[in-house]
This record gives sequence, structure tokens and C-alpha cells, in this order.
Amino acid sequence: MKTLEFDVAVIGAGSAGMSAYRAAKTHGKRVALIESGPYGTTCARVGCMPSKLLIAAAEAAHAVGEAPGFGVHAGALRIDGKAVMQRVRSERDRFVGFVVQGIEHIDPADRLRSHARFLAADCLQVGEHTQVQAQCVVIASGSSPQIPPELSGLGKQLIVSDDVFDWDDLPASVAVIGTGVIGLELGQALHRLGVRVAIFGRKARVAQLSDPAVNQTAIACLGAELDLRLNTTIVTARLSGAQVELHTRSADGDERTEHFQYVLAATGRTPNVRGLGLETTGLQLNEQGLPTFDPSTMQCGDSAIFIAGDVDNDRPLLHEASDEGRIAGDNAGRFPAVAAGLRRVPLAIAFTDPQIAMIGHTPRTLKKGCFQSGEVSFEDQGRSRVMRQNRGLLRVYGEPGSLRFLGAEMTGPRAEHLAHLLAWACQSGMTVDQMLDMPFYHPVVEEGLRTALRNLKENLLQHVSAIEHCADCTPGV
Ligand SMILES: Cc1cc2nc3c(=O)[nH]c(=O)nc-3n(C[C@H](O)[C@H](O)[C@H](O)COP(=O)(O)OP(=O)(O)OC[C@H]3O[C@@H](n4cnc5c(N)ncnc54)[C@H](O)[C@@H]3O)c2cc1C
Ligand SMILES: NC(=O)c1ccc[n+]([C@@H]2O[C@H](COP(=O)([O-])OP(=O)(O)OC[C@H]3O[C@@H](n4cnc5c(N)ncnc54)[C@H](O)[C@@H]3O)[C@@H](O)[C@H]2O)c1
Repeated sequence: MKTLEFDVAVIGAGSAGMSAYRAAKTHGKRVALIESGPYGTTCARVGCMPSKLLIAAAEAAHAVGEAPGFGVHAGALRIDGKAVMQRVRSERDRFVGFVVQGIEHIDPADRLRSHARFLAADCLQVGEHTQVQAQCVVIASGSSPQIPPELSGLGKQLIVSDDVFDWDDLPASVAVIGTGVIGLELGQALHRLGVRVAIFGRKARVAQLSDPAVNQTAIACLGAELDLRLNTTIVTARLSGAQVELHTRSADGDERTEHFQYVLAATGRTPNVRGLGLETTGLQLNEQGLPTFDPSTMQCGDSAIFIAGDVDNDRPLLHEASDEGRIAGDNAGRFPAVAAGLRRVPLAIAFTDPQIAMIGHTPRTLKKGCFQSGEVSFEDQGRSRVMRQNRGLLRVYGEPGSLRFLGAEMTGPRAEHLAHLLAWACQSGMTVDQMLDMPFYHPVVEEGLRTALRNLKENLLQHVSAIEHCADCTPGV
């Protein structure tokens, strides 16, 4: 057995782990970056980038279908599935290549290629033949798709999002299970690329929206295009030749048996803590086996162990993984002088059409009675109508008394850009008045935001005496 000594060991060379490695290195420390799988990160290999590449192809196909609405006729639509998947894979490989190049610039002595597990809080078994002693450890082991038991036994016809990006052609049909972001993004993209898609949700909620009105609007918009089966459970799923026979039951008792080429489990992701030996660390673990941690320092209890990225199950998004990795790595490098790092206002965007976004505090985190809302429907919004994208709803939330802007949920055109504006306003602590003092060009979708803010202001002023200040509504972490 070989024993190596480091100041900091980072488990996982994904976005969080690489960020942690770089931050710890700035303190002049000896840092190990341990990776058991292929280099390239989930984001570039099987996450953000290939999914957006598939969506880009789907948008191109959709634009052809929409063109006649403008009096423009492009002829019959033909989708070359092999060419679509070829571009997805080759552009994906290009993105992965840049990440791998970055890894190759790291000192080979710092890079260990094997599975890591704790033997004690300061000792890792790495593969069969190496032990790593480290004063501090950063856990950045990511997450994996979770498969519900009712879908087991489907062999190769059961797929997860990773599998989609290795296809060399588009399939005939896919049943998507789950109406979270992955199910909706991939389900809509495949549908637009000519695949027969049905999307099944146990509840009547999409993309984790918490505002009932925005959720209903998103369901109406997506349901107008997609075969969206909400409040539906999978009774049985079994192989039938090269197909899957899916037996489903809706809340009103409607039972259906259908056949699909693939079943895509988009039913959430589980933190990669199995086999990590966390029980040997003395850390306090929650019911999911995850260590409790401080999101401002990423420190687990008062230990020398830090956690970052999807594995902590807090905000499983790329920019959060990078931020958390940087904070964790910085604190591991400066340990024991641990300090709070910058956490940004929460921001999540689903790249569906219409897009869906959540910014800052939403009804999920706001106390009833502690906030007022304002809204705009995009149905009659000028620029949205010009573009034939006049679908959706934006709801903004503010604090009575202070008139502080707290957050928003929306589905609608250009949501990714509106969401950034709103997140920046929220993080700057702006009031609704200050936001309304900002320039609004004409004709732009942002004029819809102005309408929502004016509506919010009216509602806040009507309820000015209701509440002076609510401490629980502080935006940010
Ligand atoms: C289909 C899909 C689309 C997405 N789209 C977006 C998007 O548009 N925008 C966005 O913000 N986010 C998106 N995400 C989420 C984003 O990809 C993740 O939040 C981010 O990649 C997480 O980074 P990470 O470093 O925590 O994990 P990872 O990049 O998965 O890194 C973890 C690494 O740890 C390694 N590892 C695990 N266990 C061990 C061990 N015991 N020893 C050694 N190594 C180990 C793994 O092999 C892996 O390389 C998407 C995710 C998916 C799946
Ligand atoms: N655009 C983006 O930023 C983006 C894109 C893709 C993924 N992601 C990240 O990846 C994470 C994982 O995405 P996800 O969509 O897999 O997870 P999710 O948690 O967002 O959604 C999972 C869905 O599956 C449903 N579900 C769970 N078990 C089920 C079962 N047995 N039967 C039917 N439905 C079931 C849940 O009710 C939920 O609707 C997201 O939380 C997000 O942070 C982000």
C-alpha cells in the first residue's frame, strides 16, 4: 500500500471539484484531485451543454413549423436524426475537450485516478493500492440519476439523460417519466425533433415551480404542444419484445397500456455518497446519509471536511457547483481560518419553450402574508405578440413596507434574460421603485416586466400597513 500526504484532498474532478482544487492551490497547499470516472464534468459531457445542443436543434425544427404563421413557407420539414445527433456529440466533444485540456495543465502528481472512500476523517483509500492522508477533504462527488423501482427490469430500454447524448440516431418513441427540468427539456426537444413522446408526472407540478398561477400557466403552455400526462402513475412497466409496455393510471382512473421504444427516467438525481465511507468520519449525517453543512462556508459541522456541488443536494446547478467548490477549496486551503464566501441570489432557468425561471425568494420560501405579488401575462405583451411568442406569466414578489423586491417566478419569452435582470436587482437589494426608475426600451419584452412591477407596487402600497418588516424574507442565502 502506497501512502501519499496532501494538505487538501478533493474527491471528484467535476465543476465543483476543479473549482475547489484551484481555490485550495491559491493558498500554496499540496492538493490532490481524485477522479474515479472520465474527465470532462457532468455539465460538459452529459448535462448542461449536450442538452442545450439538442434543444438548439429542436428550436430550429420548431422555427420551420412556426414560419407559416408569419407567411413564410419553407417546404416540408425533414429531420435527419443522424445529423442531429452527430452535431450534438461533436460539439459536446469539443466542450469536453476544453475541460480535459484544463485538467491536463494540472500537475500529474496532484491527479489521482481511482475511486476514493474515507477510512477516517483525514484518510482516504484511493483505489486498491493508495492511501491519502489529508488535513482537509472536499467532497465534490456529484450526483447520479435515480431510478424508481417500478422502472427496474427494463434492460437497455430504460435510459437516463446520459444515454440520450450517446445516441447516433433519434428513436421512434420515448416515454419520459418525471416533469422536472430534465424531463421537460429533453421531452420537448425530442418531441420537436419528431420523436413520439409522452411525459408522465405523478403530480400536477412542472419544473419545481412553487407559484400555483405560474405552474398552471406553464402546464397550459407546455400541454398545448406536448403529450403531458399529469397526476398519472406508472402501474407497471415491462419489456415486450424490443419495446416497453407501459401501463399507467391517471388520477381520474383512466388506465392506458402503450408501447414505447425507450423509457427515460427523469425522476431526480441522488447525491453520490454511497460507498464513500462517510460513516467513518464522525460527521453528523442526515436521513439521506448526507453530512450537515454550513452553506456559507461549505464546512461540515466544525470538521476539516467540506462539501460542494450536486452532492450536497442543495442547489444542483452549474454556477452553484462552481461557487460552492471555490468556497470549499478556499476554506480547506485556509483551514482552520474558515470564512463565509459569496453566495448569490438563487437563480434557476429551464430551457423549455416557453422558458421557466425562478429567482430569489418565491412562494416556496416566502411566508404567507409576508409578501405581495404583481403580475403580467404575456398574452397581450407587444413584443411577445410581434414574435408570436405571446404565452406565459410573470409574477414578481415584494416586501410590504420597504417595497423591497424579493423574487419572481415566470414562464414566458426571453425568460433567461429577464431572470438575470431580476436576479441582479434582487441581489443588489433594489426596491420596486428603484427598478421602475431604470430604463425600458420600446418595444421589448422587458416592458412586460415593467407592467408586473407597476402592479406589484400598487399591491404593496395597498397593503403598506399590513407588515412592517419580515426578517424571514431576506433575499439571498
Ligand atoms: C441533463 C442535465 C442538464 C443540465 N443542465 C443544466 C443547465 O442547463 N444549467 C445548469 O446550471 N445546470 C444544469 N445541470 C446541472 C449541472 O450539470 C450540475 O449541477 C453540475 O454539473 C454539478 O457539478 P458537480 O461538480 O457537483 O458534479 P460532477 O460534474 O458530476 O462531478 C462529480 C465527479 O465526482 C466523481 N466521483 C464521484 N464519486 C467519486 C469517488 N468516490 N471518488 C472519486 N471521484 C468520484 C464523478 O466521476 C464526477 O466526475 C444539468 C444536469 C443534467 C444531468
Ligand atoms: N436548465 C437547467 O438548469 C437544468 C437542466 C437539467 C437539469 N438541471 C438540474 O438537474 C436536477 C435534476 O433534474 P431532474 O429533472 O432529474 O430532477 P427534479 O427533481 O427537478 O425532477 C424530478 C421529477 O420526477 C418526479 N418523480 C420522482 N419520482 C418519480 C416517480 N417514481 N414517478 C414519476 N415521477 C417521479 C418528481 O416529482 C419531479 O417532478 C435539477 O434539480 C436541476 O437542478 C438543471
